[in-house]
Amino acid sequence: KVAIVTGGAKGIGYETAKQLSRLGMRVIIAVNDERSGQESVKRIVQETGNQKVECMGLDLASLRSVRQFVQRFKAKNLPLHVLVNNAAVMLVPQSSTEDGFEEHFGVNYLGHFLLTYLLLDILRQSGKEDCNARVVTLSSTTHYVGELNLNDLQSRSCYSPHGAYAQSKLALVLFTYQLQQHLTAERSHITANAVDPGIVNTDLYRHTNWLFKLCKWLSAWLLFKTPAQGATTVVHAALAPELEGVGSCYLANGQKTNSSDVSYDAELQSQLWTLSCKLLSIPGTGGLTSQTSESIHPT
Ligand SMILES: NC(=O)c1ccc[n+]([C@@H]2O[C@H](COP(=O)([O-])OP(=O)(O)OC[C@H]3O[C@@H](n4cnc5c(N)ncnc54)[C@H](O)[C@@H]3O)[C@@H](O)[C@H]2O)c1
Repeated sequence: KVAIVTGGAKGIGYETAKQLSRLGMRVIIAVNDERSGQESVKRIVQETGNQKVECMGLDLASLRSVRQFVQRFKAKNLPLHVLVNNAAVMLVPQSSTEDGFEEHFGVNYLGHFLLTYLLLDILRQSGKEDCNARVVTLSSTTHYVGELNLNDLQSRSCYSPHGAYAQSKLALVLFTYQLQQHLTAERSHITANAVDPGIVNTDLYRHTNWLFKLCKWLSAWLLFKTPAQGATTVVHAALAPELEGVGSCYLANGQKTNSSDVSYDAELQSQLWTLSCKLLSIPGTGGLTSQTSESIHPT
């Protein structure tokens, strides 16, 4: 079985890649820093004994890089059973990706949208009726306070790092539900779920202020999960037998739970999907059958 983990060189992504390797999967960690990626691969191989771990360059802040990554992956002629959309930036000062998108929206959301979209044909070929391919996308509790402004997705009128991060994490939940709707409609053997890893002690917090950093330093051992603990729900979403064929879930602490009310808004899911395809200059349904208007909501 083959998995791709974006941002797999450190933090939750690294631990996810390690746990998947330990379970015998062939793992490709997709990294924007190839040197630290190679070091992470070395460590995973040493610790798990699994030689089938490698890293490949991927900068989610560049749509060109996303396309090149997919081309290079396709050239390997490998199947793909698990795609973990893990990489992210948080609270970065206002900046833009290579393609002019606001950094959180571009890296966390649009980069992963395009990556998933371009890998769908391989996921389709790799998923089987009794063993679906899985797309696991990292969101966050922060999405509950996220607001999606369809008229200003790039936060041009008013930029707040917290607002931009929360928006990107809400967008990823909306994306997951809409993707599953397309996949169900076309009867492909792929499922899509979103995961909240909890509050985890990683470098993600490097752009927080000194007071937060001090509090984190004092209380991390008590209040924060370790990256390995944070990765458990991700691995659960990627491999758990009880999630076979199950999509459109929001998973936290290893369990299905409700995401924010707004994330179940079918109209918003569809509008965001259409707008994203426009921004990425890709066809609206991209080989997926046309969408239905039915809302995705947990039963
Ligand atoms: N740490 C937490 O408390 C927490 C809480 C909720 C959700 N999350 C989510 O978990 C995921 C992993 O975060 P983490 O805590 O391990 O953070 P981290 O900062 O340790 O790791 C983030 C990874 O993303 C990669 N990355 C950043 N920009 C990239 C780009 N342009 N292209 C490719 N890769 C890029 C980084 O290199 C790094 O490997 C993120 O999606 C984050 O939003 C984390």
